[in-house]
Amino acid sequence: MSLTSHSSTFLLPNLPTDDGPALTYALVILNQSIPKFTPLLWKHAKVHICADGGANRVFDELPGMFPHEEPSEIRKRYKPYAIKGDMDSIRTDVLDYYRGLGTKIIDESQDQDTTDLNKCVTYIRDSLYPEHPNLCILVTGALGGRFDHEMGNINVICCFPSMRIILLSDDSLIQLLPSKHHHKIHIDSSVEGPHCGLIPIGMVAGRTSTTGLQWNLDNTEMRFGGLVSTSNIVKENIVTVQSDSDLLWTISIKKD
Ligand SMILES: Nc1ncnc2c1ncn2[C@@H]1O[C@H](COP(=O)(O)OP(=O)(O)OP(=O)(O)O)[C@@H](O)[C@H]1O
Ligand SMILES: Cc1ncc(C[n+]2csc(CCO)c2C)c(N)n1
Repeated sequence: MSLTSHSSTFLLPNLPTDDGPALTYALVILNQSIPKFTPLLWKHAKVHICADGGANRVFDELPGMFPHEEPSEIRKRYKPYAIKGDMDSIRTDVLDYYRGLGTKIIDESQDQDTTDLNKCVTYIRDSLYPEHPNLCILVTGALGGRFDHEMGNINVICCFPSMRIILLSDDSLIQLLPSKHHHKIHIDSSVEGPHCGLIPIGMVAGRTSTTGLQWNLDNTEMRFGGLVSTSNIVKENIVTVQSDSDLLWTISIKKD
């Protein structure tokens, strides 16, 4: 069984250079309050995509993060490469503004069966980075807010189990740990933890084993309606997880 490593170094000011094969980051901004560390993610990402109304958030909220600079300068510096979605939430003034700056506008209003996040992930995978094994998609504004949207966002990471996709809010991150790998999660306690969880999704997880947690699992069954590992605590710098089912890994993000 192959071992996959994970780390949240994208939350650090500088990406490490000696940390195994470098990941290529793509940033997707959803239509929710932009987390405070968004400028950092933007710096680390090679491409920046807004999901429909996510463009309103970049336009409205990013200038406020740089109170001593001109809003127009900030808006030009933080120009999305593309805006994709069903375009029912982006404001006309925002659409016109970014179109004028040269942002690609991809209107998929005909598709009312997949979410804007799904459309953005498909675009990044198929049109921007086909067959890129070291791609990692960071998604801001994915958690908190409307529960149907949150579940839709979690469903997207389950729709693309072979892709690295990380859902972020100011408070926590979520990613999928596919069962076909064993997982080694490097914890950077300066930016994340100690609260964490391992959550089965969609089915019973028959056997899961972990190390590095306060309440480790030892070939333990988890299911909704029974045991689900929430309010767990990271105890070591490395957490390992192996399971016969795909699991969600979540860890708290520290406020500085
Ligand atoms: N309150 C929220 N909580 C979590 N994610 C959200 C929230 N609002 C929007 N999103 C995410 O941002 C994406 C773009 O938001 P937008 O408001 O443009 O969606 P939408 O398709 O118009 O949604 P709806 O028509 O259901 O209101 C959504 O697909 C969703 O992934
Ligand atoms: C069974 C079912 N439930 C809900 C929707 C609605 N829906 C799901 S994704 C989406 C696009 C949002 O931008 C919309 C409108 C559907 N099509 N099918």
